[in-house]
Order: sequence, then structure tokens, then C-alpha cells
Amino acid sequence: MFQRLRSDFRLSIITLLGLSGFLGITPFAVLRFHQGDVVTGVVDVLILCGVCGGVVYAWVTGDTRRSGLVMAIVASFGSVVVAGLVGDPGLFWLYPCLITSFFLTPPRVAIAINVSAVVLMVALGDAFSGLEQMGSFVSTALVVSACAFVFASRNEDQRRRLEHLATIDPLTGVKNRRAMDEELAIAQAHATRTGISCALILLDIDHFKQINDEYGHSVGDEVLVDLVNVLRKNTRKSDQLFRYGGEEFVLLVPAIDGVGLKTVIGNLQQLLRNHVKHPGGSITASFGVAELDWGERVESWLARADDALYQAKETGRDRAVFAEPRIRAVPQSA
Ligand SMILES: Nc1nc2c(ncn2[C@@H]2O[C@H](COP(=O)(O)OP(=O)(O)OP(=O)(O)O)[C@@H](O)[C@H]2O)c(=O)[nH]1
Repeated sequence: MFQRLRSDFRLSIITLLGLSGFLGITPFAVLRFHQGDVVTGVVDVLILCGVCGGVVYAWVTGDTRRSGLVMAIVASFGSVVVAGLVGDPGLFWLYPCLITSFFLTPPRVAIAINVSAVVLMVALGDAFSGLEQMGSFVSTALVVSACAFVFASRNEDQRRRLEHLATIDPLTGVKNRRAMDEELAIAQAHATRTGISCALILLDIDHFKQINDEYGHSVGDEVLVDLVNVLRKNTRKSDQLFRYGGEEFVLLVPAIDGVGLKTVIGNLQQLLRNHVKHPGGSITASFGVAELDWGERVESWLARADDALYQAKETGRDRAVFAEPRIRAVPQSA
């Protein structure tokens, strides 16, 4: 549980806000019933149900976007209804909701929810003691929302940039090894769920050091960029390419069998020869290929592809070696 909270930022925010909402609202719900204000008490209980339901939904399904949206809508519009019922003490509740919308939903959605809540509050009118109070409320609520929007948008932008820096190889623009680890885990989980396997093609340029030594590092860089362009143009959209290390790349190919893999590799060898050039000629590469076995862990899958690549290098390069399957445990339902 703590591991999930640590690794999923949105889930931890939803849990924290859900808990704060529960602790903040429950005493008032009890108070309303105690005072005989059943209607407001029921509204408080409905808000509590929406907030707690959102947290439970996020934990069970992992869908933090939908649960965040539901929680933001329930909290904001619930506060408007409460303010309409209890008058100006209820106005204060909308401010934390205006802020938390930005934690629970993307900035544009949050601003739409906030503006709608403020408009609804004004349209109902019951919460205000006079025009001046209404004007003050609208101004302050919009200022709070605007500040939170700027802050959340900057945050979102920085998060995207950091994610890009952390997952994209700056030279070639393909995903790096870190991103690959995540994608392989997703592919493995998908294969386990559906019974549809996938394959890893580990590709390593032959004698790349020689290219660097003879023509310079920048020529080596150009070769890597050309290789990636050729691979990107000539593989399916569903295939994913990663830079595994210096001159080593991984192609993750979903739903393919041995015959398909042989065709793919034959095409790639041809493409490298014809389209990835350096002053001394064209490049060749060695390939280690491994189909994911049923129930196999990612580490073992990668290790088999790595061993196959090693054999391809050892037995002369410019060739593909297919990894032996492990002892298969056939899926019961497939
Ligand atoms: N230009 C360039 N070279 C790189 C980059 N990353 C790694 N290298 C070089 O890639 C070379 C890899 O050399 P080796 O591991 O000996 O492999 P190789 O020469 O291709 O030999 P085999 O793989 O056995 O065929 C080294 O010279 C690294 O410096 C890079 O981003 N740009």
C-alpha cells in the first residue's frame, strides 16, 4: 500500500484530499443532523460519499483521472448547494474546493469546474447577504482560481519536460532504457492477460567503434540518428523502439510469430545495408531475438535476447539468433 502511494503521485493526492475531506466534512454533517437540519446533513453525507467513493474507485481501478474528476465535481457543486442552504458560512467551503480542483483534474478542466461553480453560486444567490458580498466573493474566487490555474499549468509543463528528459534519448529522440523497462512490464502484463505474446529484437551495430575511430564521433552520431530514422519509417506504429545502450537498440514487436520475425529482420538487414551509410560504406548489425514465453519475467526475457545477441556476435555478426524458448507452461485459458 505504501509502495503504491509512493510510486503513484495522483493516487497519493487523491487519498490525501479524500482523507482531509472526510475529516473536515464529517463533524459538520454530524452537527447538521444534531441541529435538526436534515437537508444540509444529507447533502454533506452525499459529498462524503462522492469523495470517499472517488478514493475507493481510484484504489480499485487505478483510474485516477476519472475519480479525480468525480471528486472535484462533487466537492465543488456540493459546496455550492451547502452554501445555498446555510448562507455565508458555507461560502468559505468553496475556496478549498477551488484549489483542490487543480490537484484532481487538468488545469483547463479545473478552471471550467470553478467558473461553473461560481456562476451557479451567483445564480442561486441564496448564500449572499447583499450585492457587495456577492461582488467580493466573485472577485476573490476568480482571483484564487486564476492564480491556481497559472501555478498548475506551470507545474504541468515542468512535469512534462521532466518526463521527456527522463525518458527520451537526446541524440536520437527515441525512448531510453528507463522508458523501456516500463513498456516491457506493460507488454508482459498485456501478454499475460490476453495470451497474445510479443517479441524483443535486440539490435547492435557491428564494429561501431571502428566507425568512431576512423571517421570521428560526430559521424558515429549521424549513423545512430540515420539508423533510428530508418527503423522508425519502416516499422509498424505498434512497434516500439528504444535505445538500450550506446549502439544497441531494442525493438518491441507485439503479436508476432517466428515467421513474421524472420521477415522483419530480413527487411531490417536490407534497409541497414541500403540506407545507413558512413564514408566507408554501409553498416550491418547483429540481432538477438526472443519471443516472450508464457509467464516469463521481463528480466529473463531480456536476458534471453541478450544471450542470443551475444551468440550472433560470436558466430560472425551480421546475423540474427533466435533465443531458445524456456520450458513452456501452457496457459490454461488460452
Ligand atoms: N558516436 C557515438 N558513439 C557511441 C555512442 N555511445 C556509444 N558509442 C561508442 O560505441 C562503441 C561501441 O563499441 P563496442 O562495444 O566495442 O562495439 P563494436 O565496435 O560495435 O563491436 P561489436 O558490437 O562487437 O561489433 C564505443 O566506441 C562507444 O564509444 C554515441 O552516442 N555516439
